[in-house]
Amino acid sequence: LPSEHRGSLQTDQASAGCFPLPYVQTRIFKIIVIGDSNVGKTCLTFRFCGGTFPDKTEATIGVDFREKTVEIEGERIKVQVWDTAGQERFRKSMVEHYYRNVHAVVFVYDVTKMTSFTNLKMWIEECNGHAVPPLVPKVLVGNKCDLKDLIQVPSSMALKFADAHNMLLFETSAKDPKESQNVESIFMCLACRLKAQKSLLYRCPRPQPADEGEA
Ligand SMILES: Nc1nc2c(ncn2[C@@H]2O[C@H](COP(=O)(O)OP(=O)(O)OP(=O)(O)O)[C@@H](O)[C@H]2O)c(=O)[nH]1
Repeated sequence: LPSEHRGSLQTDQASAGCFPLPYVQTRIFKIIVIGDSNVGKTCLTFRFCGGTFPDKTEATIGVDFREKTVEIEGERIKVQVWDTAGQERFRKSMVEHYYRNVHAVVFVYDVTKMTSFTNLKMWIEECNGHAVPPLVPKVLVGNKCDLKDLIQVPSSMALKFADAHNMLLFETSAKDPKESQNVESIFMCLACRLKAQKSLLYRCPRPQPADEGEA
């Protein structure tokens, strides 16, 4: 069985009276990935959830979900990554759903495109405008670091911005396989912080059918 299904199998067997197993429920952390179109949000989520860099990507329409089950200090946790659309025309009907019950936010810019960095202010405003609680952890990711000769956003500038907004900064590349550990760290760092917030409810933030219909 894929690891994602083990928790529910135990639950089903226990309720059917087959085995006196304890009720095991996997916590789900909803992490949304936000930023301009083309900065590499889809590629970063692919790298984290599937371990690969996709040969070809299309602009995300609405939202795509990817999941990965991780183990932190003996607890199995499902990290549910919401890969959101960067293009306004593909996101406008979905924005409310992105931010609803979100547990953590990843803001992404492209280190080779200054406008994607200056637009971060706008993305942060949108996030704040959706009443995301201040305690929801947020991180900043500068992607495409493999394109060394094309870098427009100096690390020092990004670090200053991250500090001013109380965020950790990760500079990485979804493309470079040598950076895959660094991509993993982005999501694992958030998952560890969320695990430490013991008050998080055991509930699934998957969209309701009505939500999906609006996509
Ligand atoms: N060189 C390089 N190219 C990358 C990297 N990450 C993504 N790309 C390329 O950037 C382009 C856009 O990547 P996507 O992941 O589709 O971008 P996105 O942010 O999801 O775009 P939207 O869905 O429109 O919001 C693709 O051609 C990718 O191959 C990276 O780390 N390095």
